[in-house]
Amino acid sequence: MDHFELKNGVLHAEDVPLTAIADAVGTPVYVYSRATLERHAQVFRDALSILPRVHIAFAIKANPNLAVLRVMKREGLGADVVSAGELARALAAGMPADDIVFSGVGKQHHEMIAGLKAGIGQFNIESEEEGEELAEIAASLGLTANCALRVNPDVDARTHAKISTGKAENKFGVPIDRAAGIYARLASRPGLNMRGVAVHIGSQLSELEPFEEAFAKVGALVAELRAAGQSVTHVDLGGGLGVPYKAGETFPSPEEYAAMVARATEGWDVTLMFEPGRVICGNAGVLLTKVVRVKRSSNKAPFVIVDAAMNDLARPAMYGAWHDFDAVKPSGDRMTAHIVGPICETGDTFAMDRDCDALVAGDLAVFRTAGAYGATMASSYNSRGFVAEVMVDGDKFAVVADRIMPEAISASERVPDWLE
Ligand SMILES: Cc1ncc(COP(=O)(O)O)c(C=O)c1O
Ligand SMILES: N[C@@H](CCCC[NH3+])C(=O)O
Repeated sequence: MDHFELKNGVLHAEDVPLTAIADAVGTPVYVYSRATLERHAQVFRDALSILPRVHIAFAIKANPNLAVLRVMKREGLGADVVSAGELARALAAGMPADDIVFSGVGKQHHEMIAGLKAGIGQFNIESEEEGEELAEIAASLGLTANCALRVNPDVDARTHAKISTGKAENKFGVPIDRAAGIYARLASRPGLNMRGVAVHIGSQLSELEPFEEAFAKVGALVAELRAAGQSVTHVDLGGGLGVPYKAGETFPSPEEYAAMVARATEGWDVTLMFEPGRVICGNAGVLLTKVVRVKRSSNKAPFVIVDAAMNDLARPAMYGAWHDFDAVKPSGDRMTAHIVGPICETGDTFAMDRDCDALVAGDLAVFRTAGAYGATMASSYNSRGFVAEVMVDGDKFAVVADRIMPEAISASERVPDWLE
C-alpha cells in the first residue's frame, strides 16, 4: 500500500495534490511519501520481530536522500553503505556508527580508514585480499574491525541478470566452499574480529526459494565454522525482497519472508542482520513529469514525450524495467502510446505500446514505484542537470534535494589556459 491516490480526480501524495508540487518546484521531480516510508519500515520490522535478535540496516544505495535516511533513523533502522560517500550520509543523518554495515566489493584504502575511524558496526569483507588489507589498516590505527565474510553461495536469484549477485560468476563474496579456510585465516589476523557471515544474492527477488536455498548453505557453513572452533555471532542475510511494479502483481510479503527466515535459521543462535532497500522505499516515491508534446508521425502509436528522461530514471533503459504510468488528472479516456524522454538515444524509452491515460501536451503524469534506485541513479546526461526531490508529510511538503541546474555543473568545469 502506498499513499499516492486520486482524490477529487487529482492524484495526491498523502494530502498534497501533485499539481501543487509541480507548480512550486517544477518538473521532473521525485516525490516521496513520509507515511509510506514509515509504514514500510514498520511492516518490515514488525514482520521480523518473530526472530530472536535482529538488526536492520537500510541499504542506502536504494535512496540516499538525507531526509529519507532521517526517516529510517527515526524508525530505528541502521544503514548498509557501500562507499565513503554513503557512510558520510548515514552519519550525517544521525545514524549511530554501530548501526552501520559497510558492504561492497571494492572498498578503497581511504574508505576503510573512514569506516574504522567512525567506529562502524561491521565490515562485510568480500575477498581474502580485502580482509588482509583491512587487517593491516586496522592494526596500524590500533583499532579492531568487526567483520563478516560475505559468501557467494552460487544460487540463482531468478531476477534480472544485471542485479543478480549470488551466482558463482558474479563478482560478489568468496566462493562458499572456500569460505571456512578464508574465515580461519582472517580470524587469526590482529585488527580483525571475525564475527559472522554475510550473503546477498540479488535484488528484486519475486520468490522465496532462492533465499531459502542460499540461507541453507549459509547455515551449513555456520555449523562448519563452529565445528572448527570459530566464533559466529552474526549472520547478515542481505536485502533483495522485491516489490510489485505493475498493478496487480503479487510478491512475497514481509511476513512470508520472515516466516521463511525463521524456518531457515532455526537454532543458529546469532544476531540476524538484514539490508533491505527497495522493499522499504520503492513504493514510497513517484517521478512526477510533464508531457512536452504528443508526436503522431505514423499510423502507429503516438510518442508521448515527457520532460523526464533516462538520466532521471535509468531503470527502464538499463533493465527494461516497467513503471506504471498514470495521469495526475485522468480524464477517463485511454490511449496506447510509446512513453519517451527527450534524450537523444532510442533507449530513452520508458514504455512501448503502453495502454495509459489519454494525455496531451502540458498534462502531468507519474512513473510509480520510483522511490528506490531512482534519483540515486540519476546523471546529467545531455546536460539536463539533476532532478529535484520532494518529501510530503500529510498536507505539507518540502524540497529535500534541490534541482541542480546544468549551469551549476558546467560552473565546475575549466578550460585550460593552453586552449585559450
Ligand atoms: C550488499 C547489498 N545489500 C543490500 C542491497 C539492497 O537490495 P534491495 O534493494 O534489493 O533490498 C543490495 C542491492 O542489491 C546489495 O548489493
Ligand atoms: N539498480 C537496481 C538494483 C541494484 C541493486 C544493487 N545491489 C535496480 O534498479 O533495480
